[in-house]
Amino acid sequence: MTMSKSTQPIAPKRIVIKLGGSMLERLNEGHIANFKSLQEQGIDVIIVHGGGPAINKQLEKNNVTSTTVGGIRVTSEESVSIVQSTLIGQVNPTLVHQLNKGGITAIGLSGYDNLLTCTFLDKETYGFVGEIKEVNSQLLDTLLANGIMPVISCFGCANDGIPLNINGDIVANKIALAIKAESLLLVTDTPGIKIAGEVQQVVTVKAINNWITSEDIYGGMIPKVTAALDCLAEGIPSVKIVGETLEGTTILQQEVYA
Ligand SMILES: Nc1ncnc2c1ncn2[C@@H]1O[C@H](COP(=O)(O)OP(=O)(O)O)[C@@H](O)[C@H]1O
Ligand SMILES: CC(=O)N[C@@H](CCC(=O)OP(=O)(O)O)C(=O)O
Repeated sequence: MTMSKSTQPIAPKRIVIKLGGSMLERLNEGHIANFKSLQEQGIDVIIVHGGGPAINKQLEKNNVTSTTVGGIRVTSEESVSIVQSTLIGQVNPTLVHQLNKGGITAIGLSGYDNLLTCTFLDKETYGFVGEIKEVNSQLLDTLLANGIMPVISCFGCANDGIPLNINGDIVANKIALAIKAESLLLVTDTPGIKIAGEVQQVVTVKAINNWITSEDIYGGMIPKVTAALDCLAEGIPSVKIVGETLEGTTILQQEVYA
C-alpha cells in the first residue's frame, strides 16, 4: 500500500532553546508563555541551560578561583563538585519548577541521566571538562512523544561516573544535532552579536571567523558562535543568537549576494 501525500506522518518541528545563566535570572512569564505556545503549535521544544553567574557565585562563596580558556572554564576537582551541585541541584530544578508552574510539563535532566556519553575534553588544559561523544536521542524522543519538555543542564560524567563540566552552548549544539532540530536559539544577556557596539542582525560564517581573529568576539561568545557554526555546518537550517526579547542575530551559512 502506498501512502498518499496527505496521510504521510509529518515529523514534528524541533527547536533547541539554550538559556544562558545570566538570562535565566531574567526569565519571566512571557518567556514561559512563549515556549508553551511553541508546544501548542506542535513544535517539540528542548531547553538546555547554563548557569555561569550562579556557578561564579558559589565558587566565590567557597573561596575557589577559576579561569577560562576560549570561554571554557578550567575546572579543578574542587570546582567540579561545586559546578555539579549548582547546575543539577539549584539551577535546573528552579527552572523546571518555573516551567511547570507556567503549565508546561517539564522534566530536568543532565548527562548523568543516561543522556550524554562523555570523555575528558583535554584534562591537562581544562581539567574536569567533558567532551560529548554521544547523545541518547531515543530518551529525548520518548519524552517529546509524550508531550514532556526536556530541560537539560550542561553537566555530564565519564563512563566511570567521574563528573565533567560542559559549556552550555556546546551541549545545546550536540543535542540539536542529535535530535535533528530545525532551529537552535541561543538566548543570552546581549541582544545578539555586537560589533563596535552595534548589534548585527544578519551575519555570515566568514564574518564571524574574522571577528574571532580580530577579537571583536571574545570570552563566552566564543563557545556560542562555535556551537552556532557547527550546527550550521551540519545542516541545521536556522541558528540565532538572541537576547531576552528573543530578537537578535541570525547567522547564515553562505554569503548573501544582493
Ligand atoms: N561580539 C560580541 N557581542 C556580544 N557579546 C560579546 C561579544 N564578544 C564577547 N561577548 C561577551 O559574551 C557574553 C555572552 O556570553 P556568556 O556570558 O557566556 O553568556 P551565556 O551565559 O548566555 O552563555 C556577553 O555578555 C559579552 O560579555
Ligand atoms: C566548561 C564550562 O565552561 N562550563 C560552564 C557551564 C555553565 C555555562 O555554560 O553557563 P552559561 O551558559 O551561563 O555560560 C561553566 O562552568 O561556566
